[in-house]
Amino acid sequence: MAIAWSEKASSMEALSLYPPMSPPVILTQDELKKIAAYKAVEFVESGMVLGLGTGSTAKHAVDRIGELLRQGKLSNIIGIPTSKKTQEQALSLGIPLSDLDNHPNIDLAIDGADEVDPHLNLVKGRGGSLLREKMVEGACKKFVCIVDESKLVKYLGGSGLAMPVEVVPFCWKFTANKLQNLFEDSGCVAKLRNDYKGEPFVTDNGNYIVDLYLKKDMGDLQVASDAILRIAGVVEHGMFLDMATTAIIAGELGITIKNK
Ligand SMILES: O=C(CO)[C@H](O)[C@H](O)COP(=O)(O)O
Repeated sequence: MAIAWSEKASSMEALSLYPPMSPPVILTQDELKKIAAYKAVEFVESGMVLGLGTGSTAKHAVDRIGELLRQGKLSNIIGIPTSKKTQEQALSLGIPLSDLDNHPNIDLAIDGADEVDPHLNLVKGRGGSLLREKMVEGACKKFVCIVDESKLVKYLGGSGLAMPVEVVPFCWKFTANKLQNLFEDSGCVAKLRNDYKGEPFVTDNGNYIVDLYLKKDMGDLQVASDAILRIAGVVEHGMFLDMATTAIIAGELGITIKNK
């Protein structure tokens, strides 16, 4: 995806390019992700316990936090990673880490999303880390969601892409069928997610992911969420309802910050 911005600039400079000036320039989706991520890191203060998200957008935020620590512009940060991958990244950057057992109250989490609806409800987990993300982001005072504008949808599932559900491997087909039947009226197709070798994708928690593809909205999201969680075999789903306190959206006209 390419987006016109006012002039070619580094991502940090681009933060100050609103309102746009001419001539327009094209920023890539990854540059937009970086802009949203850097903007979110402006909310980070020394001494904070931080939830560290997972995915290509959150990666930029973690890199930036590492950079500011190295430069001495931030100190006494404790990071709570939402995946093994983010844990590795944070360790390589020298970010001190802990976990929810030792730090059950988190000041701020910064993470990407696959879909953001007008009420800041999210779909997450296309990267496969939805369970740890939901645990960490559920323990935060503030959860800043960072996206490029391609992630905005009218309703959850509206992108036509996957709505992930983490399930136990035991008889996953049984669980997948239950999920598909639950959303039959929305034209739901449930598929097991495979890795690049064609083997079932295994989450950090040793589970599988069943991706739901929907043709229509799911109706009342809270009702849908409760119904999914009542299926034995389901561990967690990727709908993050009423969890994000802020969304930072980088797009064609600059940055939009939406608060709950
Ligand atoms: O939920 C996630 C991982 O489980 C990611 O935040 C989500 O998939 C967005 O990823 P990206 O920033 O790479 O577009």
